[in-house]
Amino acid sequence: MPPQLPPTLRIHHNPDPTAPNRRSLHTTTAFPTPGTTIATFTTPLLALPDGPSMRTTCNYCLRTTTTELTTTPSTNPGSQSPTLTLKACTACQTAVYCGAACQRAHWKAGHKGECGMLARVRDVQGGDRDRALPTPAFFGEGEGVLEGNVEGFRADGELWRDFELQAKGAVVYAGLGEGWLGRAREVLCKIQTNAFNRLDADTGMTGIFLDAGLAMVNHSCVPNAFIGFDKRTAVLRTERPIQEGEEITISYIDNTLPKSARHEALRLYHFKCDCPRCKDDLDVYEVCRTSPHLRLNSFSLQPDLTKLRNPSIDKAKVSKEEIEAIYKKWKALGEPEGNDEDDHLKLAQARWEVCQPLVEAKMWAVEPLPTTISQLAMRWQTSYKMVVYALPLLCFVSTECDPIKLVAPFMPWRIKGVMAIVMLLAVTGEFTASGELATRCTHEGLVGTLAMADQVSMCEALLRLAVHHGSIGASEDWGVLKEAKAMLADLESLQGREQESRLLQAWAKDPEDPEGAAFFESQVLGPIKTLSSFAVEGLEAMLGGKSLVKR
Ligand SMILES: C[S@@+](CC[C@H](N)C(=O)[O-])C[C@H]1O[C@@H](n2cnc3c(N)ncnc32)[C@H](O)[C@@H]1O
Repeated sequence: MPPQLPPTLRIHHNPDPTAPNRRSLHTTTAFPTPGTTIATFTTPLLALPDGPSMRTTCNYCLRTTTTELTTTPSTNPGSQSPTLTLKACTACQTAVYCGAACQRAHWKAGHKGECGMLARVRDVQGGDRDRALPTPAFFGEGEGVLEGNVEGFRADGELWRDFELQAKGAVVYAGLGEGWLGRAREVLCKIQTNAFNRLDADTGMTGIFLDAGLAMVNHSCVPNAFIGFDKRTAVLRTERPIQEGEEITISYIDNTLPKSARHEALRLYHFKCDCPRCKDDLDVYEVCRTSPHLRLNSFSLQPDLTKLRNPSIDKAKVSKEEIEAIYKKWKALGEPEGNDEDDHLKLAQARWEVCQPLVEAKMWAVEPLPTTISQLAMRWQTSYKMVVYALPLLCFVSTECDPIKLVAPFMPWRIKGVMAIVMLLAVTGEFTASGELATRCTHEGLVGTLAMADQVSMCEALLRLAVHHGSIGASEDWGVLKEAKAMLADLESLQGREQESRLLQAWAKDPEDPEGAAFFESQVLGPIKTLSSFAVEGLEAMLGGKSLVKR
């Protein structure tokens, strides 16, 4: 049976039956505005939290209890308060729900096929091995149409061995015979090929989401659409203008990585990407320069479109091959583990060292440099000693890295970056008011800039950006957006800053309003640029062993 699709979408079947890419998803209407919702998917075949959050997340609506309201700076502003009470299914004692409605809905959505198995696993520990087993449902209707790439996985020895182990585990877990092994392997291949990593926009928690209709969308490293997740719903939105009948593509992977890293990540999908980014091996600056939605940045922290089109980088200094080699070396250093300050510092120093050719060429947006800086900024945000120094790094990432990597300013990561600056301005604002700033920070330029800055107006402008773009690129229910709106309402109610607020409102309504634009330029963008200009010397001092120049 063909998958059910919203009316804005249709499936195109490739007439060549040997083509690897049999089907693709196309629009039935034009979507001229970037950030528009193309379709929502509310009845997935699978929508599961990942293992660690299974018992703290309602297994149906996927609301979670583990997060805390963020009042301190965090990379995850807007997470929800832990007000949810979860109760376990009385039969299996394994699935948990926030209420009877979710429990009933989950039963219909598939729990009835797994509840008996889950109960039996509990009973095996408790003694009742003879309980009758249900027939495993695996998926609901719609599974049959899914591509599994089974032969591709079989040829990839390592992964296939993994699937065999997992299939054996699943079959034993479900109390089924060996005859089910092939079917279990096929299901694992289908999940791997078609399920999306459901990264919750608020909590950052992951899981999987599989919808047979959405599974028809193909990959491109220069996609025209993206998916956002809001609890049990996936929302497909335009990243740039899309014509009627045009194929919808999303990126299955981090499409800003160097080409060989992208192709390695795509190995799981068994095809060779021949999108324009891959064909001509375009870097992020080359993609950014010609992006059809570049103009949206006129209302952003990098409104200078000329700079986005002609960045002052020295490409001649680093070849594409060198970038590939830098990325490989950087990856080999591994990921940060544990919480030891020294270990983190050593890793950051080693990464910074590997990135030196990119630093010298000022190619700030080319990976792995932005990730090196962002991860350090996240760490410093919560460090007692380094919190003030995190601010220049966040300003730098939001002006020199993110707008080039993610051209659309409504992409959730960019909005989170803007909100992270707001949170830090709130903290440094308190240090300024209490006179603590100079004891927390030895950089005179940084202290002086913050002391002179109208940090409240800076926050208001940033919140206006977050609210505007958040309303385009995410649902109204997005925690970050709700928090931005609440903080903006608080600022608007402050007495004595009517003039500033009026000018910022004028700028938000029309970024070219002469008075509003002049105020934004001098009171917001100016200080952000100055803060950003301290980032590299801070990094060189902390990571490169150079002295921190006092200004
Ligand atoms: C989620 S499915 C997409 C729908 C798929 N085309 C189908 O007919 O079922 C993922 C699979 O589609 C194929 N695919 C996706 N993007 C592709 C691309 N850009 N070029 C070639 N094949 C692609 C690969 O076989 C991949 O494993």
